[in-house]
Amino acid sequence: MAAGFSTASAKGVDFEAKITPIVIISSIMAATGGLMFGYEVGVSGGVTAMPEFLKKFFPVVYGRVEVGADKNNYYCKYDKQGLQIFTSSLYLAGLTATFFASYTTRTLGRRPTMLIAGVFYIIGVVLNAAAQDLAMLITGRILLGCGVGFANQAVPLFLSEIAPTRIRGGLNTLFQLNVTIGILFANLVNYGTAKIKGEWGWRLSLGLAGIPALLLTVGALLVTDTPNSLVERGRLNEGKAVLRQIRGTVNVEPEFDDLLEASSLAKEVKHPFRNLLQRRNRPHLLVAVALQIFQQCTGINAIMFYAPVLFSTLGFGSDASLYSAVLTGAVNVPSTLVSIYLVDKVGRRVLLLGAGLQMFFSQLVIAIVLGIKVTDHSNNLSKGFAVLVVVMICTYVAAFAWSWGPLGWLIPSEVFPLETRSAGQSVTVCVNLLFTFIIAQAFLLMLCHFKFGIFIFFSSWVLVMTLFVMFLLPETKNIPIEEMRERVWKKHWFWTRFMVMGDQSCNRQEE
Ligand SMILES: OC[C@H]1O[C@](O)(CO)[C@@H](O)[C@@H]1O
Repeated sequence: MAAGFSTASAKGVDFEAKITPIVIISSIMAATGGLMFGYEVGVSGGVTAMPEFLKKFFPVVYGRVEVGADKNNYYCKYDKQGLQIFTSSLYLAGLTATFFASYTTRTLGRRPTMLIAGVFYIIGVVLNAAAQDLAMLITGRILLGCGVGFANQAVPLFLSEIAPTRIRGGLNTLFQLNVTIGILFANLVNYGTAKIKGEWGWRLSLGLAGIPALLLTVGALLVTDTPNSLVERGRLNEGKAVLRQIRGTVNVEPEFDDLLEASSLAKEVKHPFRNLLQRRNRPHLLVAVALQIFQQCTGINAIMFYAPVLFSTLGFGSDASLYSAVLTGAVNVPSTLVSIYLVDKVGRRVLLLGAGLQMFFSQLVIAIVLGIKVTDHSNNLSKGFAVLVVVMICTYVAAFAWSWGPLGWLIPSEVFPLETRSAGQSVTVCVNLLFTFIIAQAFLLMLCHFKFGIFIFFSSWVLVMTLFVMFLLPETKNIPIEEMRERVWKKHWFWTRFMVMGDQSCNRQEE
């Protein structure tokens, strides 16, 4: 069975591609790499709000929150760097691991890299769920971080390469959809386990990460590698056979020729990271790095990591706080589906621009309400205003979920030429995790000092990134992945100046 017929024009030649079941199933399996990432993002906020967890690993914070040393300072009671290390160690490990992952995606392939990620995850989950002391807990988090580094490197590339051009955006967004499902799953688990007395609550929360870890591992065993990766590693016959299989047609010559051309350019590159900095490759690098910084500077993880903490800071009871976190998770998932549906129809830019406005205004409203109603030692947030804050947070999350969330991964995975794709993706993941880390590390401190102003801070960033999209982000909808240089970058009003002298093998001798 194969639905639809794609005729993406490349250099005037048509690529034939059906939407085959093998592409859909492989994409769904590979995208489970996002589940694990999302689960880890979602689980830490709830776990660090569990008294038994704090008592065992962070007794000082436990004293402050439960016993009440600073209980009355609404904005500062959770501020404790040690607690943030639990959240952020994963990201530090992940951003380091991604450089190794760049090597494995290039030399071993996308599929083995996903398998490596799965194995890291499984060991990390076991250590976390069985943790006896802080060292064991943090070691587990570091291994989970390595899993994130390897998975986030391999999965977006796998999805963008295996997809027929006309549904590439939608398929790639499956990764982010899984991230959001993972976050929601973790929030639901936390909601249930927070009611369990003793240590079993947090152990169960951390241990259930085993489910997504197993899914990714099994998924990675079952999928076939992408034709791009097979050709890149010199396995031409296999690459062509896989291309025929996934495109559901024997007529794959034009696309295969594109792959051969891209791979012969890629072969000349000896130092992929140095090559990234060459003039002709700078636009992709700059755009990919900017997108990651911007994605995190939307402030999304301030909400995702600390929603339970934030809601309890705002005076919601501990149960209501988890409830609110589940609510934001439940907005995140369906809104990502909107992106899957729209991204290949209206394009990347429309989604980013529209959502930018939506995020900007919702953050502004939150800042105003909190600024008026919540001061250091008094919390006059009436029910009506509390509901307004939650509704605005949901409005903001929805906008993020159909724009910066998925597109932050999609665009970098499709704009780099094959010669710099692995290295480019590695820098992408690294910058994403670095800024996730910085926000995770700084948020509680920022909340304590900026107070409601934190939302003004993030909304100013949203304004800057929306202007960036308006002027500097080219549209990549419906462009075959190995054709971006000719059809996107060379035609862009600003970036074209980097392409003129960068044609073909310019400077390649330098390598
Ligand atoms: O859905 C929100 C989540 O999406 C990400 O931006 C990843 O794409 C995470 O950093 C964030 O926690």
